[in-house]
Amino acid sequence: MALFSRVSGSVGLITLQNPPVNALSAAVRQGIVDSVKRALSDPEVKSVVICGENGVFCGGADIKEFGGNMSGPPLIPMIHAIEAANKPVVAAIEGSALGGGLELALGCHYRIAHSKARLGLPEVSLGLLPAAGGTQRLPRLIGVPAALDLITTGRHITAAEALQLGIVDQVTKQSTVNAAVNFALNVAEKPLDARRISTFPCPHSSDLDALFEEAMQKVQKSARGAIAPVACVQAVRAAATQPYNQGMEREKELMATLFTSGQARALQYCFFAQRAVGKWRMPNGACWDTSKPRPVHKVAVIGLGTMGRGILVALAQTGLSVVAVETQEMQLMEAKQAVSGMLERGAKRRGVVPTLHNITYSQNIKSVAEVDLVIEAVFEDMALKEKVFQQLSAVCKPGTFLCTNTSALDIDHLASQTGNPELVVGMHFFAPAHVMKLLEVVYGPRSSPQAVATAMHLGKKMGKIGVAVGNCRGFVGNRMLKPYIEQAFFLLEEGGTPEKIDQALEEFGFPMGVFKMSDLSGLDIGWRVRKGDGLAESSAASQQSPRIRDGRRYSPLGDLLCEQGRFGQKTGHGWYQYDKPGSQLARSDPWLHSFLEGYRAQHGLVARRIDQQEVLERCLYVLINEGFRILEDGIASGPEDIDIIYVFGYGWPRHRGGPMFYAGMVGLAKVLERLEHYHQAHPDVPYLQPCSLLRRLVASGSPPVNTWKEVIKKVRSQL
Ligand SMILES: CCCCCCC/C=C/C(=O)SCCNC(=O)CCNC(=O)[C@H](O)C(C)(C)COP(=O)(O)OP(=O)(O)OC[C@H]1O[C@@H](n2cnc3c(N)ncnc32)[C@H](O)[C@@H]1OP(=O)(O)O
Repeated sequence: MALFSRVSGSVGLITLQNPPVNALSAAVRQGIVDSVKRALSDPEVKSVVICGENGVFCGGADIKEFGGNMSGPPLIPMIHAIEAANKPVVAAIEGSALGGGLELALGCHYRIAHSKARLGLPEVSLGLLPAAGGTQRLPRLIGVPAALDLITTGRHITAAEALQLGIVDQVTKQSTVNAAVNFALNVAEKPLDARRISTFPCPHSSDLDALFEEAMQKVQKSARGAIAPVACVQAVRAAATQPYNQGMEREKELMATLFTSGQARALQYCFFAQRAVGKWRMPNGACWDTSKPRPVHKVAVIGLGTMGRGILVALAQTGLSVVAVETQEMQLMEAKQAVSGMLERGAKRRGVVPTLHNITYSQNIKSVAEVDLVIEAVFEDMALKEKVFQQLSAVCKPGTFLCTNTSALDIDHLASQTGNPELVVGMHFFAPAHVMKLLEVVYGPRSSPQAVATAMHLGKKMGKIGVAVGNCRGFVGNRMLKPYIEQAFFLLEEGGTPEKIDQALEEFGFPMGVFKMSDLSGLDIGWRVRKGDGLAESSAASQQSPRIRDGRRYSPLGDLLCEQGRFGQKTGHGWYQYDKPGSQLARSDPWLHSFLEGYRAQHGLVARRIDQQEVLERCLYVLINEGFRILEDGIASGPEDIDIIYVFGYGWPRHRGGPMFYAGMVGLAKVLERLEHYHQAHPDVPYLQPCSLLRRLVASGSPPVNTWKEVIKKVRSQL
């Protein structure tokens, strides 16, 4: 809806009303069309202001409408009618003017923004382009390079940047609507010909071809197979090279391709999934809207290795007061220097003052006595963490939440080391912890809903996307990674190479394949875990066949590399070779290839050609299968949780929506059929055996992903 009123005698005020972000739903568009007609036909009205209710101009087209039949007045003619009006129209931008919201503002003759407003054309992140004239008007207003940057990245900009670029005419710190109304009174009689952006010539640089070639290369490199950024460049090119009307035709044509694409569906699913995970629910029914977080003013970080430093930086940047404890003096000195550097660089990038004074460093764990919440980030070793939790339980004031940053260890066991297990949760950060957005908040059977709510709230403050998950080995992300890596090892045994397997995964859209990722994180990490589990015994010591453990197929390849001291990037050798320890550029390693040949010969394995399809099916479907098991076990409350974890923590290409969404796109019946096929071929690999939830979903007609929760509820109630 939109409300029309007359203010200051002669200004028609149109207020968009669609909380919370005044998205341009059919009703809002109808309201705007009707109000504009009314304003233009009322002789008392000399100029018009468009604003949004509740301090938000407009969050853009209503994304929920994209999934169904669109009804109501279309956006493009509506914006054209505003631009063509013979009375000045001023946009009063508060809060956000995004996507269709900014395109609406660009159709107005003037734009006044509040200093705290954010503007942008984020359609690309939804798999679309600004198809309400945004790709044609913005380059005409601010030039091709700046428009390309905003449209292909979708980044939100401040009012100050918008003023500098020439997107807005004025920025105010006062009431934006009052400023816009005064502005409208002043321009009421002014001619409008020079204010209609669609009539502007597009400012040209000398070498358009080179400019667009460079832009195309840039988006293709960063898009990893996403089609929208490429279409955005093509649409802006049309603005630069064709008259406005033809450019609009091109915009429409490109949008038509994107609009119905699987990528747009995946990206829009991710948009809502990202918001859905904030509405967490525990199996006991406790959830986000009934469990309130406790205020946290002072936090402690224990252990200042790589993870602890990243967590400390992210905490300090929130403005919270932090006590940082590291018992090793040398490590403490190094950490202090590193953290200060990280905070200074981060502050410089964001144009703010570094928050160094928020941190108190100490070597004594007793200095955490007065904090409200502790994040323990010591080395991933249960005995060490047990000791720290026992100490924390003794020194912290009553009620302090105790969180552990672990990637796999048992939260409930750690909770049992304390006097108040209900105060214990896992906070699994991803490296580098001050950069990566994902946070798994892990609740054990005794964690209180308030502890979960507080950790989720703190995570949000730190700029993280928190996903609340249950306690099991590896939680969600790493539990699913295990069968994925296992399949990659098996594929090597059967004839694959790290290069070919990584290439298949990178072409799918991962930033790096499984072997490059393994080299980056360090092969010794998995080796330590396998040794702890009694799997990575040296073949001489082992009583069993080197390729079987407990009757299951096992690949000792990773262990054998570690025995050679090949730990990945840090040692200069792993699945690839590197120029020197610490280098990042992976190069094919002839040693590894002859090692694989020798290994296959030793074990009587005959190498066969493995194509890209098999790599993807075996690595991805086995991971998806484990995702279904996680849903069945109630470790994740819905597919959205798993998908957000994979998109934000494991590099799953966002335009493929996350593993569970992707399974739906491929077709659950096909995933099931291929798993059955591979399980038949490899009956000694239990991870390939299709999970019963997958079978149930296929049997119930493969319902869409957003209805799985209902099926899962039914399955669980029958157990
Ligand atoms: C052939 C058709 C041609 C049509 C031409 C189309 C051209 C234009 C396309 C577009 O405009 S696409 C939309 C572009 N806009 C965006 O991408 C903005 C999306 N929203 C946001 O970034 C944020 O919501 C915000 C506006 C910055 C506000 O952030 P905040 O943190 O304050 O709130 P959220 O939790 O994110 O959102 C609250 C609530 O609102 C829902 N929502 C937000 N934006 C939209 C939207 N554009 N459409 C529908 N719903 C929206 C969001 O899902 C949340 O809902 P709940 O979780 O509370 O249910």
